[in-house]
Amino acid sequence: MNNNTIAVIGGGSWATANVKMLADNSTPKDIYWWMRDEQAVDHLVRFGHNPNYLSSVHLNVPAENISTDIKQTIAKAKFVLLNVPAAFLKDALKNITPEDLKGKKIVSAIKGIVPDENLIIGEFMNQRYGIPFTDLLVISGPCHAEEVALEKLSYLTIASPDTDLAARFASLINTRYIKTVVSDDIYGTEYGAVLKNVYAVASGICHGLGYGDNFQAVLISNAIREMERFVEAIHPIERDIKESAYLGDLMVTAYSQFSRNRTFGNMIGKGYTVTSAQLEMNMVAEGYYAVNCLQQINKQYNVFMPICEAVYAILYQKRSPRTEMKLLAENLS
Ligand SMILES: NC(=O)c1ccc[n+]([C@@H]2O[C@H](COP(=O)([O-])OP(=O)(O)OC[C@H]3O[C@@H](n4cnc5c(N)ncnc54)[C@H](O)[C@@H]3O)[C@@H](O)[C@H]2O)c1
Ligand SMILES: O=P(O)(O)OC[C@H](O)CO
Repeated sequence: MNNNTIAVIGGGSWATANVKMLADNSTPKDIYWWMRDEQAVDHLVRFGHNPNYLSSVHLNVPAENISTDIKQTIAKAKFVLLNVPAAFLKDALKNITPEDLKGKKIVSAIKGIVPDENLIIGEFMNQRYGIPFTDLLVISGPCHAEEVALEKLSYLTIASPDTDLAARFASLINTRYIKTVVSDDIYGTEYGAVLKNVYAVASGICHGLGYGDNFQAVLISNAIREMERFVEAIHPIERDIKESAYLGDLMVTAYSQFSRNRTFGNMIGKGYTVTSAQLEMNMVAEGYYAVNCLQQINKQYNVFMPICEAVYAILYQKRSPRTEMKLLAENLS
């Protein structure tokens, strides 16, 4: 099998953006693409673009490489790039066995926690499928699929305990508009990405409630300190929380018009219920699922996390967004 063979798993905006980066990168490679939606596959094969996400992007993938058969798609590739929201990962992989993934390099582009298991993707793939940590990679950083579609200059962090492997994968997605940074902090990179989604929900709630830029800046300043406390408790290594994979990702998601999590939070702040906000979006706000998992995980660590707790109280305990944010504001500095 050619070493530069990649199976992209997922049919949403980020999977579509990842396919574009891989296809635009000049290193020869074979891209295989799995998505569950048969109509989307038919449309892609006929017209060369995803009808549901980033539909203006032409995707240069041979028709025979796009499939709804996940087992076959994975069998053909050395790298398996996971890109379905964490809440649906178990379902997407339900027919996949550890044998199917033996010897593969697993790249997670997911920024979420597997519900019920309360595991980040790397841990889940290690525990459920026996993937060694040295075969795990994470793609993260401040990067919205919508800006990839527009070829706006963006930076991605590729993290793996095997930094040579991370560099090798980075060489498959670098383009004129994508720069890459290599890191060995797989835990911090994954947890940082999960947490920033929750902070973006908080940012959206505050915006929906009418708080201004001054307060948002204080919220985000407190959010990065909360993130630092948590990742330090989970995986204490030397890291600079101001790097793009942590602070950069938090900022893009908390301030951007493209952010799913901020949009979701904004609706909650404006008075939508969780269900109605979710129905309104054709996209998934990972922060909604993640805050519930984080609440469970933090029982073990007892980190002071007032922002996560406020978001949890609003989304899962039906507390008033206005009251919770007022209480939170008293805890910020
Ligand atoms: N969109 C981005 O800019 C971006 C950037 C970096 C990372 N990510 C991460 O990529 C992952 C995928 O998110 P996305 O933004 O591509 O998603 P999206 O919101 O664009 O699309 C939703 C995806 O969820 C799938 N889905 C919805 N309901 C489902 C169900 N019941 N069962 C199975 N699948 C279902 C859809 O098919 C689609 O693939 C997330 O972890 C996200 O945090 C996204
Ligand atoms: O900003 P969101 O909520 O759409 O999340 C997308 C990415 O994680 C941004 O890097």
